[in-house]
Amino acid sequence: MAGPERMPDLSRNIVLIGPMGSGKSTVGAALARRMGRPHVDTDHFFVARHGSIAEYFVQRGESAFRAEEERVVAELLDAPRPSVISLGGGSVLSSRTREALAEQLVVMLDLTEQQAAQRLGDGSSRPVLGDDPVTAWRRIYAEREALYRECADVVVEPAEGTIDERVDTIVRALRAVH
Ligand SMILES: Nc1ncnc2c1ncn2[C@@H]1O[C@H](COP(=O)(O)OP(=O)(O)O)[C@@H](O)[C@H]1O
Ligand SMILES: O=C(O)C1=C[C@@H](OP(=O)(O)O)[C@@H](O)[C@H](O)C1
Ligand SMILES: [Mg+2]
Repeated sequence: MAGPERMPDLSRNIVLIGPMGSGKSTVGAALARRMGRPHVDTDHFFVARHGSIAEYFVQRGESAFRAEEERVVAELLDAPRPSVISLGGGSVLSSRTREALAEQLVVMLDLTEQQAAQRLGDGSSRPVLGDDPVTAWRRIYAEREALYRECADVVVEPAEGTIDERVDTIVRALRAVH
């Protein structure tokens, strides 16, 4: 009979990065529950502080969003106890954030373009996707893929399956690096 699931013994935050729709927010929440850690979603924190991201883009523009995103991420990476932290997909554009990620245990979640097309809907909550979400997603993926890989200690390849199965895969991958 299988014993209780052995959790990776980690004193650092586990930080999820990757393209829009890869499950950073949803899978991150489930991973945190599984590991008995707090879950922090930097976008949720941004919204609590500033209101909707789409509205912020309209009022202030993308570069103001990126500057504030960088501040929020720095604040939250300094979590008081080891947490699961889901970043927004564009966080890795910041060199300051990439430097901070070098101190963290970073997991890149990947997905296929077909999965993105199913998951992003009309893209209206993600202003960088504009009015042709799949084409924009493909271009943004190509622009950022190398940054995600450079920051990641673990890359979780695209796969079909439930959110819980994604959590299983991450826990296994973390055990392999620890
Ligand atoms: N493994 C999965 N299987 C099915 N749906 C998923 C899976 N991972 C994420 N989703 C769904 O895809 C959508 C986008 O996920 P989300 O966690 O917001 O991604 P991200 O934060 O990386 O942009 C959500 O509706 C979520 O429920
Ligand atoms: O990739 C991006 O530039 C963005 C991704 C979004 O987060 P998710 O990756 O959680 O969708 C959110 O931060 C914002 O809409 C911009
Ligand atoms: Mg998210």
